[in-house]
Amino acid sequence: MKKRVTFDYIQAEQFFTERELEQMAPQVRKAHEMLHTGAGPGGEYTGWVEWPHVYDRGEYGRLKQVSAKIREKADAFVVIGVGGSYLGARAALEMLKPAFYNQLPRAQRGGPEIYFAGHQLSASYTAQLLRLLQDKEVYVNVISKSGTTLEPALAFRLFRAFLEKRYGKKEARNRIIATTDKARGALKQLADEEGYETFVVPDSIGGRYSVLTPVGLLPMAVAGLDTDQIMEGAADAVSLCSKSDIYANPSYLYAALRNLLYNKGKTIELFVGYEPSLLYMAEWWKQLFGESEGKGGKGLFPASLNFSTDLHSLGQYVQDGRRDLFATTLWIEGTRERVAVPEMENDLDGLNYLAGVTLDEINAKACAGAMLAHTEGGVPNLKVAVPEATPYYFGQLVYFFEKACGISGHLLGVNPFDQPGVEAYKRNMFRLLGKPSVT
Ligand SMILES: O=P(O)(O)OC[C@H]1O[C@](O)(CO)[C@@H](O)[C@@H]1O
Repeated sequence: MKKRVTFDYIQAEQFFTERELEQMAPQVRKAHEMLHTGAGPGGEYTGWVEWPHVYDRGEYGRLKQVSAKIREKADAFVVIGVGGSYLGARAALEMLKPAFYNQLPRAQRGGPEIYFAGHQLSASYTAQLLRLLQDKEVYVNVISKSGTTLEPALAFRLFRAFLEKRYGKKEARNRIIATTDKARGALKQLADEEGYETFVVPDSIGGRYSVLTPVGLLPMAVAGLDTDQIMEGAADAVSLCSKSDIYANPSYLYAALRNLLYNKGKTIELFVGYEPSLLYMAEWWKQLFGESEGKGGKGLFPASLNFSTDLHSLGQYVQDGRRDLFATTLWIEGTRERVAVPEMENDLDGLNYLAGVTLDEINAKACAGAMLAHTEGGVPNLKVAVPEATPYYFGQLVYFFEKACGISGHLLGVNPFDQPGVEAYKRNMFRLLGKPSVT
């Protein structure tokens, strides 16, 4: 039987009273009303709330056909996008595919190598990726909701030129898939003129909430992930996170607690994972919460740590530095790999006491030890857990955090669905670049 994402706050209880938490309940109910009726700020961008039930099955079927073709024909698949237009897919791939996926033999992978581009402006990265692709069969998915973001637009220009030079204009068109707005933007116009296969980013879903749309689903399907399971997990999380009562809805309880802790001066939230495969889940989570909440001089600062690695770098700060932190650990109950410590004849490293114990068991003790130490050091610890890293639980997790974020933003009193602050650097950059018509 399928289990559920669980949330516990046992190691944060000493930092607030039950009464204080209860007092959050009416605000959460109000936030729930605002989110579900669309009456709150940004209500026009709440299409993701029911999305796992209402997504376009016809488009989804086409997406699976396109991905099957790419899996068969491509050696390399390049996903071009930035922010919400790449982080969700990358989080899924890192969490769910083998750690050394691109290095595996083709037969074992069953599909193309996958690369990301257009998420930065690095000449070295871009040039080296283009060289790497020189002798491979390449397909490109360019993803941009607005269709005008500089980083992916520049990368697409370069990769399009690469494909056109390599295959000619006509064949290049068959190898480009554009995921963008259904009607607006430069990318949509280009896609229509060139006749690219296109998928739609729905109007009512902002970039950072778009992982369960074709934005995330096409790259995931090309990587061979079971997207049916991802959508099923998300749909089950819609029910799990549907009640307005904080005690009956784990994502609302999480949202309430992070606001309660924030109001007590714990203004930095550390997302902690104990698997390197969660590094991009953390990046996705940071954009989701950072872009949703950091506005109007308010908002928790979302940071991330990868333990036990970072226990040996930032662990000192967490234990002993400024006490404005709390941690939210994402814990995966079990991995499919069983790695046991071998017994050695001459126990010179003194580790025979661990002989037969698995790395998973040791990692769990590192987690328990760190959570206890940090709690004692004044850092409240929240914990989100899933039974295993599977597509189904990825779908649940994504929706759990999205719902918590929407509610949390309303609790904070901001519009959780806009990002006006991002424009400031763009204006400066465009002015410095001499873009026509920048004021
Ligand atoms: O999909 P687009 O429109 O290229 O945007 C990419 C990212 O850039 C931002 O718009 C910020 O500039 C994010 O909100 C978004 O996820």
